[in-house]
Amino acid sequence: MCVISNLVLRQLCAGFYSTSTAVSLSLSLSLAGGSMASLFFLFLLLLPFAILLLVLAAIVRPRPVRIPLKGRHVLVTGGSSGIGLALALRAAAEGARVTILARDPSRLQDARDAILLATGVDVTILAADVRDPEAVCRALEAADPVDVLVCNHGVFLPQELERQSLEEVRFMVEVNLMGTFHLIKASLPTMKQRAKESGLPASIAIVSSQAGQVGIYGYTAYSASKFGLRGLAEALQHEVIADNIHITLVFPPDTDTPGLAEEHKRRPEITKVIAGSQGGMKADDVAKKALNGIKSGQFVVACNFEGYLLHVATVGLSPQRSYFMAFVEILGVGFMRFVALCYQWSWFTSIEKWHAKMKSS
Ligand SMILES: NC(=O)C1=CN([C@@H]2O[C@H](COP(=O)(O)OP(=O)(O)OC[C@H]3O[C@@H](n4cnc5c(N)ncnc54)[C@H](OP(=O)(O)O)[C@@H]3O)[C@@H](O)[C@H]2O)C=CC1
Ligand SMILES: CCCCCCCCCCCCCCCC(=O)[C@@H](N)CO
Repeated sequence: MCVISNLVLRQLCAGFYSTSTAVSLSLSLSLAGGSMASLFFLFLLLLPFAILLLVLAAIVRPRPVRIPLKGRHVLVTGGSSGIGLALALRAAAEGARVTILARDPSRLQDARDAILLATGVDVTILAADVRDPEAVCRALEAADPVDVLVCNHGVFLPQELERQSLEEVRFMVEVNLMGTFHLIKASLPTMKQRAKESGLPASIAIVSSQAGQVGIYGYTAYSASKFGLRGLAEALQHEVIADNIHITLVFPPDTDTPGLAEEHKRRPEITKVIAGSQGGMKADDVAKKALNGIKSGQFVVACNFEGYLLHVATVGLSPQRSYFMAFVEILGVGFMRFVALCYQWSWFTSIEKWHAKMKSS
């Protein structure tokens, strides 16, 4: 699906260029009638795009980077289940030394056994609750210095704010947002030192959600906790770039995991309609996207076709290392605003219809 969406986007771009080329050709042929003249018109038409690409190649920051995984220490939080487990497994298969962190020791042990069976790699397990800063510090002190920190832990309890208890709101904000602060604060000093000593780039990856790019019915608290991660990531990238640390933000759609199975038991009807409209991704496909994004230092990792649309629609002032992606963003932003308004139209229509149905029954 991700490959297809990638292809579709490329096709769209290619289509755009071939159409503009064809238009320019026919125009110039009919106007000038000569091949030299038509070539000249074609040149004039493409010149602004070429200049834009050149300017972007000169100005995009941070500069492109490759982050090696082989032999390096990757710590994955929430590594005992779902996306985190798939990430840990892939990192181990790629030759990284892997540590997984979560609360429940028996689930951690099961994950360790599963990774050993699948890859022959024995991962280290750390039991800690990310809500507790001291416990996080203790756990990290017991582990080797980290080269790649993947903050993937997360909890999601969808419900309308009016019906949701403040305890649940606080729970999501404390695990998803504060937990990430605790982990980054605890690992930064040694990460910095290690990146300096080894001369190799380090990475902090944060798993947000598409609900961290757009607010959706039933996700007031969850979306708030995930939107917060974006501000954290953007500002932190400024602060740690000089230490050769690179931030990656992953925005998965619904993904088949034990967590999602639990969520389905309590998802409001409208949340199902909106969030479930794309169909779920496999945890391993999300992990693959995320790991590729980490290795190439991508600031934002979109996981499926809708993810790419969402990325362009919500790109804002995010850093971008690829001048080609920056080019696509510039050409796409206006049109994606229109697509976004179409989505909002359809979502508000569903909500309206649902209210009407509730009233009449
Ligand atoms: N699945 C989906 O549809 C989507 C998920 N995401 C995000 O991806 C991430 C992973 O989700 P998914 O794989 O589905 O989740 P799962 O519920 O399957 O796994 C969550 C993991 O996080 C750990 N965890 C939860 N709370 C804490 C805590 N307080 N301290 C330490 N570890 C904790 C869990 O272990 P334990 O309970 O033992 O602590 C478990 O290992 C989350 O951040 C989620 O928000 C984003 C978009 C979609
Ligand atoms: C401009 C174009 C817009 C394009 C498409 C938009 C589609 C948005 C759907 C958002 C779905 C959010 C799923 C969150 C899943 C999640 O995080 C959990 N399963 C955990 O709760």
